[in-house]
Amino acid sequence: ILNAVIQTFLRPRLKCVDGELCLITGAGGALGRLFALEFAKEGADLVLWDCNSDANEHTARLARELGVQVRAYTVDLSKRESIYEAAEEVRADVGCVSILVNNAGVVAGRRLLDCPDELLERTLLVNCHALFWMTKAFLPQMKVKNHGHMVTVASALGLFSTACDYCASKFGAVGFHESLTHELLAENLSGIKTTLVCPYIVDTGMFAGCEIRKELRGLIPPLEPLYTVQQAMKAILAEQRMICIPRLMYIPFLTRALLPWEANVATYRFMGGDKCMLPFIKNIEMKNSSHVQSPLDSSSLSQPGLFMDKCKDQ
Ligand SMILES: NC(=O)C1=CN([C@@H]2O[C@H](COP(=O)(O)OP(=O)(O)OC[C@H]3O[C@@H](n4cnc5c(N)ncnc54)[C@H](OP(=O)(O)O)[C@@H]3O)[C@@H](O)[C@H]2O)C=CC1
Ligand SMILES: CC1=C(/C=C/C(C)=C/C=C/C(C)=C/C=O)C(C)(C)CCC1
Repeated sequence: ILNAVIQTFLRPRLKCVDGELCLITGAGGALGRLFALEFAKEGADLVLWDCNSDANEHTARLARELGVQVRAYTVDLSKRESIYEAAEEVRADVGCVSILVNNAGVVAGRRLLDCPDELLERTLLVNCHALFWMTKAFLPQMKVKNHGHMVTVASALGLFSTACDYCASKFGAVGFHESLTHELLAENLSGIKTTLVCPYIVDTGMFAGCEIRKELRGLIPPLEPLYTVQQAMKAILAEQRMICIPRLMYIPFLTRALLPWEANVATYRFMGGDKCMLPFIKNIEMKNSSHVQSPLDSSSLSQPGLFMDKCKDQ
């Protein structure tokens, strides 16, 4: 405890990542691109993974302008084999990755019973399962040198929850990060660091519409993407184990554990945390409503709620 208190007041020493090989997943997305550019500014060579080839290539071009070596790979993180194959390619092309930023993430953004099974499954595969396969693919090389850094971009919603498919996957990511950290410590692999990043809403569009009670929005506004990544970078370079962005998010994390369930529910209701996803879901529904589906096309079979409604209609 004393150590933690002292560290809070000391200016942390930031490590140098010049010449390290850093792999970032979801590098075509908002935060992934910013992570890539921040690591490039620090002199790290980059391996960029995303399922969106164009967006990933765009990030690669921007990073190359900063003078580092960059390779972009199109990978579907929801498929274990795709991860293992791409990892083999990376090893053959550029060698050992020493910093892994597991940043890619998805959200279905539907009410549970309206959500196609495939979308729910994808949330868990990309946000949680992929962390296992990425670790199995890249940790062995780090272990050989007892040198590396595993970064997990989870979420504040991995520490406390609201009604959303995404929370379970991010709780899984937090649990995975913690157990990996314990495993490394138990094996005395102190040269391999881990950092857990838990941001609140970031203004990237991923959660467009998600909002808390109007009167409190000024107190906890959505985060700027660049600020979020810069704070996360500081934590990574300081080899900090965990960061909540903003720091205010440590409070619901702690109260979730300390207060009775009903007290948490009352607080969430008061702050608008209980229904924060509803306008976001409405946004998605509006976007999808233009997409007309035939009553019994194959994808509707995996949506029990919808399927039952359609049976009733017929
Ligand atoms: N935005 C927010 O409010 C917050 C985000 N986070 C987390 O931060 C991380 C980055 O979020 P953000 O930058 O906002 O999101 P973006 O949607 O902008 O970026 C995510 C990237 O991951 C890619 N991706 C999605 N699925 C796969 C897949 N199966 N295989 C490979 N790549 C995939 C996306 O491609 P495509 O665009 O084609 O789907 C996209 O390029 C995520 O883990 C998210 O959960 C945490 C807290 C808050
Ligand atoms: C639930 C809840 C809150 C709202 C949290 C929200 C709205 C989080 C959104 C996070 C996102 C979108 C993360 C993405 O990864 C408050 C008001 C802090 C109070 C405590 C309970």
